[in-house]
Amino acid sequence: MTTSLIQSPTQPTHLVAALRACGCAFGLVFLYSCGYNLFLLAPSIYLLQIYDRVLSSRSADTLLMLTLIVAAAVVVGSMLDIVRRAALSRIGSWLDHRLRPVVLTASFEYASRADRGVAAECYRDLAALRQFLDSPASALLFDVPWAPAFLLLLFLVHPLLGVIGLLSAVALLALALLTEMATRQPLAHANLALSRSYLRFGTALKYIQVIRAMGMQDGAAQIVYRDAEVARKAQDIAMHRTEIILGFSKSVRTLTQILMMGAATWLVLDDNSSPGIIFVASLLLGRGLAPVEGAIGAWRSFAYTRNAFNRLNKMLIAVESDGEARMVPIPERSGLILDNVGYALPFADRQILRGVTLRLAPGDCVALIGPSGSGKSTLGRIIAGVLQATSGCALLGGVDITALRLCGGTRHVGYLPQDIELFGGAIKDVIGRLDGADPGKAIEAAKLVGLHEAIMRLPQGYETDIGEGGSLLLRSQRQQLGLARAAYGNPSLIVLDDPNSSLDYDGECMLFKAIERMKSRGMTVVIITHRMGILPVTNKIAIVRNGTVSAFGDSERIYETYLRPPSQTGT
Ligand SMILES: Nc1ncnc2c1ncn2[C@@H]1O[C@H](COP(=O)(O)OP(=O)(O)OP(=O)(O)O)[C@@H](O)[C@H]1O
Repeated sequence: MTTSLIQSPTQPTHLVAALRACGCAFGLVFLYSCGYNLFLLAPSIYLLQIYDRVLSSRSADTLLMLTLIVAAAVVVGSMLDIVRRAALSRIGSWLDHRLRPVVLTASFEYASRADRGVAAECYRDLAALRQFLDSPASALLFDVPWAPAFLLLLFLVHPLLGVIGLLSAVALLALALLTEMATRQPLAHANLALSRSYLRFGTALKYIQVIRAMGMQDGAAQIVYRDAEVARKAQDIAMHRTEIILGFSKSVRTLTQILMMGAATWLVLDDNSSPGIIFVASLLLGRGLAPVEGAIGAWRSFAYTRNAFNRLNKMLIAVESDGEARMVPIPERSGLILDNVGYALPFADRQILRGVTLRLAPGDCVALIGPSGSGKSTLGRIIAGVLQATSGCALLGGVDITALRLCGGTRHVGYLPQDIELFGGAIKDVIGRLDGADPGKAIEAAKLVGLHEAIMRLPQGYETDIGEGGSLLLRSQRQQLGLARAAYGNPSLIVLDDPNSSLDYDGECMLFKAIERMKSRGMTVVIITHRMGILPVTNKIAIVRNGTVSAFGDSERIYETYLRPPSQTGT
C-alpha cells in the first residue's frame, strides 16, 4: 500500500477530494433522476387524457395508443431508475477503492496517537458510506428536488390543490425534522457504545489464551456485552421514536390524500373541472410527497451516513493536516536530539516525562535504565515516533521524528516494542514490515541480527509462515524476528525496548553482536533495559527516574558513579 497521506493543511481531505472527483458522476445521476421523475408524470397525463379524450370520443384506438405510450414511458422510467442506482453503486465502489488505503493508513495513524476506538469506527464509516450509496436511500436524495416540481404542477391544476399539497409537504417535513431531533442523540450514543463494544471484543480475542487459561471468558463476555447492550437500548429508543413518527406521518399522508381527493371532487362538482383531476391530483400528491415520506423512513440511514462522513472527515483532517514538515529529507546517518522533552497523558494531569534532554551521535548506543514506571518505555515510544512529545521535541537529523514517521520516514527508524506484535505471514514479509518486502533487504536485516543461518535451515526458508501473530514461534524467536524487522532498511535510529527479556544466553550473545554491528554501521541505538548485562555494548547510559533523566554520560563513568553495586566498588 503506497498511498501517501501527504496533504497540505489548506487542501481538502482525501475524502472531500474523492467526493469532488465524483462530481460529474453525481451530475449524471441527477440527469437520470430528472428523466426518471419526468417519466413518473406519465400515469397522471394518461389519466387526464383518458378523461378528456377517450371518454368523450369513446375511441378505442386513442386508448390503445395512449396506453402503449404510457407503458413505454413507464418502462423507460424504470430503466432510468435502474441505471441511476447502478451508477450510485459504481460511485460507491470507486470511492471505496480509492479511499480504503488512505483511510486504513489514517486509521492506523490516528489509533497510534489518539483513540483506537474512533480509528476503528472511522474504518467502518467508509463501509457505511459505501452501503448508503448502494441503498435505495441514496436515490431518494436525487428525488427530493423534484418534490416542489410536482407540487407546482398541483398549483397549475388548481391553486386549492396546490395549497393542500404544500401544507401536506410542510407537515411531513416538520415530521422529518422531528425525527432528526428525536433520534440524533440516541443514534450517536448507540454508535459510540457499539464501537467500544467492537474494540473490547477485538482486545478480548487478542488475549483469548490468557482469558481462557484464567477462566475469564464470562467476565470478558460481560464487558463486551455491557457496551453492546447500551448500544442496543439506544438503537431501540431511536427505532421506536422513528416508528412512532413514521406511523404518524402515514396517517398525515392518508388524511391529506383523502383531503386532496375530496377537494378535487368538489372542484369537479362546483367548477365543472374534468373528473380526471381527482386521480391526477392524487397521483401528483403521491409523487410530490414520496421523497419526503421516504426520507422519514430512511432517516436512520441518512443520520448514520452523515455522522460517518463527519467522523471520517474529522479524522482525516487530524491526520492529514500536519503535512508540511513531512517532505523534509534527512541525511542517511544523523544524530538524535531530545530537547526538553515532556509527556503528559491526554485528558489527565499526570506528567509522565519532563525536561528530558539528550544528544546522541550516529553510532552511539545508549541504555535507558531506571526503576519500573520511571518513564523509560514512554521515552522510547517518543524516540521511535510512536508518541508525540507534549512539550519539547525529539529530532532525528533535525526533523521531528513523529512528522518523519508520518511521511513514510519510518524507514529511518526501527522499533522493537515490549509487546512484539508481528502479525502473521512469511518470514520475509514479517522482517520486511509487510511492505512488499524486498527479499534482498530482508536477508540483509536477518544477517545483521544473526538470524539468516537459522532461517535458511527452515525447510521453506524466508517463505516460512510464522502463523497468525507469530503463534508458531517461541517468544525468544518472536523477539529475534522483531529485532530483524527493526533493523530492516538500514535505519538511522533503532529503539529496542527490553530486547533481551526472553533470550537465553546464546540469544543474548547474538543480540550483543547485532548491536555491535548496528553501531559499526553508524546506527544510533537506544536500548531500554533492566538488565545490567547489556551495558558493555553501550557507550552511553541515561538513568531515568520519576520521568526525567537524572544522569547521562559515558557508560563507564555512569556505571562507576551510580550503578556499580557497593560490594564491587574498587575491585
Ligand atoms: N497510556 C497510559 N495510561 C496510563 N498511564 C500510563 C500510560 N502510559 C504510561 N503510563 C504510566 O506512566 C508511567 C511510566 O510508564 P513506562 O511504561 O514508561 O515506565 P517504564 O519505566 O518503562 O516501566 P517498566 O520498566 O516497568 O516498563 C507509569 O507509571 C505508567 O503507569
